[in-house]
Amino acid sequence: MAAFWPANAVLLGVLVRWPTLARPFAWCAAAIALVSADLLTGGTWAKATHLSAANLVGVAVGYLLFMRLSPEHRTLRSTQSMVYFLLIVTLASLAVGLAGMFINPRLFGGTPVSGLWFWFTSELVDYLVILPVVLTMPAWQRPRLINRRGSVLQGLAARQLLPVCTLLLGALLTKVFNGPGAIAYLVPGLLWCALSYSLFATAVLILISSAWVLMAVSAGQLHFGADFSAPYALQSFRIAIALIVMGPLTVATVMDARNQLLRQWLHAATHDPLTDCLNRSGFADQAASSLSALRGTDRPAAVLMLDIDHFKMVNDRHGHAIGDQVLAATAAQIARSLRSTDLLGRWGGEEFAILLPNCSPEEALQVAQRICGQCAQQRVPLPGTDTLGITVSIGLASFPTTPESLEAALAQADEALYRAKGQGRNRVAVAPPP
Ligand SMILES: Nc1nc2c(ncn2[C@@H]2O[C@H](COP(=O)(O)OP(=O)(O)OP(=O)(O)O)[C@@H](O)[C@H]2O)c(=O)[nH]1
Repeated sequence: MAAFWPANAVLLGVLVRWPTLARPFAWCAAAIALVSADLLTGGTWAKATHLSAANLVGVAVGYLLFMRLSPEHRTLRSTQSMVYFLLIVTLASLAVGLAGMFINPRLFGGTPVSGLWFWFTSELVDYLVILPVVLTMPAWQRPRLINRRGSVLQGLAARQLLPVCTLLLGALLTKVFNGPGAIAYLVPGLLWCALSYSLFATAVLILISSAWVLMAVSAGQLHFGADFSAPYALQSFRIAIALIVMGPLTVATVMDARNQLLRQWLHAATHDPLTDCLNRSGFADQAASSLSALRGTDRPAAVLMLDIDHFKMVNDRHGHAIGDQVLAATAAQIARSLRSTDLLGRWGGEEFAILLPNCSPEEALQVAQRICGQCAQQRVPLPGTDTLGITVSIGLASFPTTPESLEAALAQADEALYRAKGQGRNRVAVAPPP
């Protein structure tokens, strides 16, 4: 286990990730667990207490420093996070190294410098390879490995496996051509994984690769042409591992921050900021691709145009801020009546467009009437205790088979909406079949 001691890094990661656990009871439990582990593996009482105290010093330094960072940096979600991460794990490892400087001569008969260097390097590599896994671990979700076709790997394109295959090839080359440079054979695979997979997946692959190398060296299966019994050779090797994993880890962090930015940018480009439903171009694009996917199957579809009645009066009487609240509340109300496959977009002003793919004319009429009724029942709070009610008019164009053109379908629904307004509002008007 001396080759790889995950307890400190796991403990630090858990406390940083879930700070509510960092109560005195948890620290005492961790101390008891560390001492017990040392005693059970044959350590004396003096060794167990000194080693556990040193381990906890590192965890405490790391915890106090990590808690000074924002949650975004703590979970390595920003481009600069790796800089803070490296600084903190270096200082935490240094704290353990200083404890080692004190303990090594007293318990193991070594020199203070070798104690400092040995403990610092071991701790640094353990923190660097284990902590990112705990810090970036996604929130627990019920795994859905088996899909409808019963294949675990369906949807996983073969080319998505290429980065991990390259990593395996690197590991094979390291094993077969076990020379001084062989440790770097893992780097291309790890970098490709960092560019292709999530931050967490990359962190897991880095952990597996590093743990394999460290344990194989300890077991004498890998030697890289080096004499690891020479003074400081093993420590120098551990530092090399720590420095090598920094590269892919930094790339994965930057990629994660970049992907998050791209998602935010895409959302801003396709969504309306007031109602958070699709904007006009976002709706037009997604509705067109949804219809073209449906066209092959020739399933039914329906398009709705919805307009809030006398909305100008709402603005004139209550002001634009209340008008905005009505718009947002109406969009949320409509969204609650739709299925996840339906599309809702703000077409402009107080007008919304809806696409109901795979929906028969009868079902579409029911949906439109339900939306109309629910909007009429909704009350928007006004300052004070008053509330405000609105109604909507809806034009519905239904198609027993997928329509050829979205624009033509929307125009038909718009004509029907015009009739609904003319017939007195707060109603659904159905476009005549084409
Ligand atoms: N508060 C607010 N008002 C908006 C927004 N976009 C458009 N409007 C207002 O919506 C109103 C639309 O008015 P009209 O087109 O005359 O329609 P209407 O009063 O709803 O009447 P009918 O549609 O005939 O029932 C205008 O007063 C616009 O200023 C917005 O984002 N926020």
